[in-house]
Amino acid sequence: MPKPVVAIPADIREIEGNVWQATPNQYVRAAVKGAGVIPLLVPALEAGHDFDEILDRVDGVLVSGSRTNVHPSNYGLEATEADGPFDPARDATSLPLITRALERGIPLLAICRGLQELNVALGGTLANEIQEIPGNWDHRKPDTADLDVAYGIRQDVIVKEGTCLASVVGAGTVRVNSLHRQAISATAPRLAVEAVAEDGTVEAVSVIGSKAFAVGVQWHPEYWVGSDEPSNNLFKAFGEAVRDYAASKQPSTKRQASG
Ligand SMILES: N[C@@H](CCC(=O)NCCCC(=O)O)C(=O)O
Repeated sequence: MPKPVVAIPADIREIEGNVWQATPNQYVRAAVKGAGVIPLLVPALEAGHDFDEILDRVDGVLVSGSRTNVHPSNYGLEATEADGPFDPARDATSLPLITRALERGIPLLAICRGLQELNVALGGTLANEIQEIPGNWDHRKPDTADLDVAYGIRQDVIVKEGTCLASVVGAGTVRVNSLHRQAISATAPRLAVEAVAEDGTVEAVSVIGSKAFAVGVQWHPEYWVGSDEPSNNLFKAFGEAVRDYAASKQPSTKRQASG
């Protein structure tokens, strides 16, 4: 069976005075090393994508983090400057891609902004500047140029017993990193909360009744793939789900031949 392909929706970034389609290399590296798949960046377009044409060609969707925020108009709120920075092309690509992948039973792993997009795509809402909520921690990216420090593992989350995530990383306390100012406010009806921080922040979800692996995490497992066991286990489980999906698309004769 050919190596499966995973779609990664890109961001619009301005680099050296030009506009780029971009995603941080850590997601590509984790897809290759952690999930054993071929990553395929999907350009962020405000219009023009045929999402079934894209999804016909892939076996999974990996939705990355980004410092930009989902535009509040996607969850019924007016936007203020404080809600930015925005990336409307990413929103217009990622949100429908998530929705259609779930409808088609294509495995999905959503990380940080990706979890927030998963929640919005299924009808949930987001809260902004959550560190300003009394009793909340500061979940924001540490102010440092050293990425190993910025993505340093520094926070406990509690994974609930009997969840999809618990079957992958184990139930109970898991130490993770944290680089976000937003979080789930109203959880979408089709999402099950699978992990929370000790301040109550939703840290992981799964899609209730999904046809395939469909998990979102607020932290960044991609960064420590290769050295952190929960990160490795999460990407390994995603890779296995992607391979199962890819195999299910093979004609039965091919499936029998490959055993
Ligand atoms: N913008 C959202 C999502 C945060 C996120 O995905 N962070 C990863 C990128 C970190 C960075 O490069 O700044 C939020 O803030 O909640």
